[in-house]
Amino acid sequence: MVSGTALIYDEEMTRYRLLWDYPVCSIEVPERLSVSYSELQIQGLVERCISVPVREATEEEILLAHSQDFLEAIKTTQNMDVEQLKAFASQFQDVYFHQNIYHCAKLALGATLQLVDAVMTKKVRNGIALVRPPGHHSQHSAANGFCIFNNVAIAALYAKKMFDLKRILIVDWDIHHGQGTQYFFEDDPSVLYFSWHRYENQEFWPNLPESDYSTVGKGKGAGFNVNVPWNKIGMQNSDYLSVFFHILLPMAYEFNPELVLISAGFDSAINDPEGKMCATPACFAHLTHLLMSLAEGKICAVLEGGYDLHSLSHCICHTVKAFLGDPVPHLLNISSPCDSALESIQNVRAVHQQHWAFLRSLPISMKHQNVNDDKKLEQFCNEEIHTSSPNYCPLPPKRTAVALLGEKIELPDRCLKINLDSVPSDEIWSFKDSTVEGQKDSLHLQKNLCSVMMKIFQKEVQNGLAAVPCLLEAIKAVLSFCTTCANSVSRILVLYLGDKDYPVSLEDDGNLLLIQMSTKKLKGRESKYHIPIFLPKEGNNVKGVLHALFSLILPVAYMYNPDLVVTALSCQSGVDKKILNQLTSLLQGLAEGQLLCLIHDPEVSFLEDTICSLLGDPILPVTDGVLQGEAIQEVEQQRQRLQEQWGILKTQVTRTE
Ligand SMILES: COCC(O)(O)CCCCCNCCCN
Ligand SMILES: [Zn+2]
Repeated sequence: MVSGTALIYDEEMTRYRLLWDYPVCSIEVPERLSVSYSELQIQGLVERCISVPVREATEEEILLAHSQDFLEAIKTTQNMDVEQLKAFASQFQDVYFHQNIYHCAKLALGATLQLVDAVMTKKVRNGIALVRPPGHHSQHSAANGFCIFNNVAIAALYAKKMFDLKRILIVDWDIHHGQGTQYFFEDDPSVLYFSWHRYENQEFWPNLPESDYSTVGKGKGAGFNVNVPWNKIGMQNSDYLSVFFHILLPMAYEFNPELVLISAGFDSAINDPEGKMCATPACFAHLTHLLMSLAEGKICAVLEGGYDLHSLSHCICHTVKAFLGDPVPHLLNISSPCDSALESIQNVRAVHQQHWAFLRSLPISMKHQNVNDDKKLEQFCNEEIHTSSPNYCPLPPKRTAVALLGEKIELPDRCLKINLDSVPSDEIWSFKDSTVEGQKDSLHLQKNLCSVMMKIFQKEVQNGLAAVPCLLEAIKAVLSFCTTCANSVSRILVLYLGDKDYPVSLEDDGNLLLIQMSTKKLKGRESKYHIPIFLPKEGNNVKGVLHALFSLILPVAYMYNPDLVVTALSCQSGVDKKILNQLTSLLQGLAEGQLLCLIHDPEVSFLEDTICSLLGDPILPVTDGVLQGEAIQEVEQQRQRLQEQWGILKTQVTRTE
């Protein structure tokens, strides 16, 4: 099983800087790399990564994207004096040169390609290249916006050529539009380019009409260019997550990339002078985590922008920790996106409706800019930036406790096997109201469950799995255990996949959020904290689970922010096992990864797959046209009904007046 996170950095790339007075370029300083690298060291992350050396890119590699004339011109900067460098720079926009920048640009590109090689040849699972000069603004024959060679665009062209890839996803979360990258792939359906960027209705740099949501790609590439403009500053975690849930993730799963490249600019984080946004560094751990179940985990993050050294270095650490499979931190106060973000989300979904199955059957209308748009509000971030930079991050706990009912499977040594005789009797809790039939089973069940949960709450493991004779009884046992002895757990999310009516009278006090996916219409009353999701069966296959996951379950779960997640799955549910594994993986973004999987009459293969998901191993992609028409209608109606109570579900501006 492929593991390991590459960290590619060389201090040679700090050896160029701005040599004259040029204010717009003054923020692009060498310390961006050195401070970030030292923070990685302070947090003990450098030694946990696999260090891959940089190399110089070859001319042939540069010419994959750039013209010979452009390359020859850049070469001449090596022997220029400051006045000549300044004159040379004046032919381009917002970019400076230095005698050593050509060398560094070859190293930045070489580092990026080393990362692609390491991931594609399975030396590592994922990784990050800390490079400068960045790349996403540079074009066939033009440097632009601090960029010389387009590192990520060339990485995509290189990966297609060297590894014969047919589908590559580029996620550009830098706060500037990577117009350079967009130009390279505008008519290319094999590269899905996604970018969000500060736009302010074309008032923000690079002030291009083609950066708006209406640019969707050309010819065969139509639908494979996705621009999400931020028309106001001050965007927060909720805005970013909403775009992932309601636009990027469904598209990415439908596209099913073989490789994910991240143009990882962190000027989209809080306190950045360019972005002026409010998303916290911890948010980037979640953005990374949410992408890691694609392409069997093959992800290459390449640094683009990021100019507040404190914010930048913490964002990079959060990204690396997510790559390493560490528990991702709670995100607080997730709620409805702001109206401006909703407007952008609505418009992006509307223009892409004809290109993507998950959108095609939805009633989406464009929201044209109301001309008297209220003036830009200088939104300030009210929440303090929680960068508790611990001196040394303790290594995360052993991953998974497994309690089986006698199934004979080979457990990886990263698992903690729970069996009856190993559970000290004092750990056995007699549940007040447990009514599990048959004393033997109930005792066995209770012992297994509470020992797994004890391990989770004592932080001996991160998550756990228990095979159970009856899902509903097991859920009740878990809930009663938590109320009895886990007072640190105040909110439990239960995701129950099954047709039985859940018996418990659901007092809506918010301690329990029950989401039940079922193939029959449940008569149980729907309430804020009891969400039945009807998923029609086609043959014996249940469709629409992934759509429900992105447009309902994950958004509500993030807003609920549970302390523990419990999934209760049955193998007979008719849900594609690969989809259940995706669900198990993605839900680990909640509750700092404290997840308990209850499985009814498990098949061995499904047990093994679920354990792999819990251990954070790469999981297989979902390939069968994941998002189905009819099922989408049901989920869509449910989303409409719930969006008033769960604002993160909104995808359109709901004008009250
Ligand atoms: C890949 O480059 C990373 C980057 O996107 O952050 C570069 C931004 C260039 C910003 C150019 N001047 C902006 C003036 C308006 N304040
Ligand atoms: Zn940027």
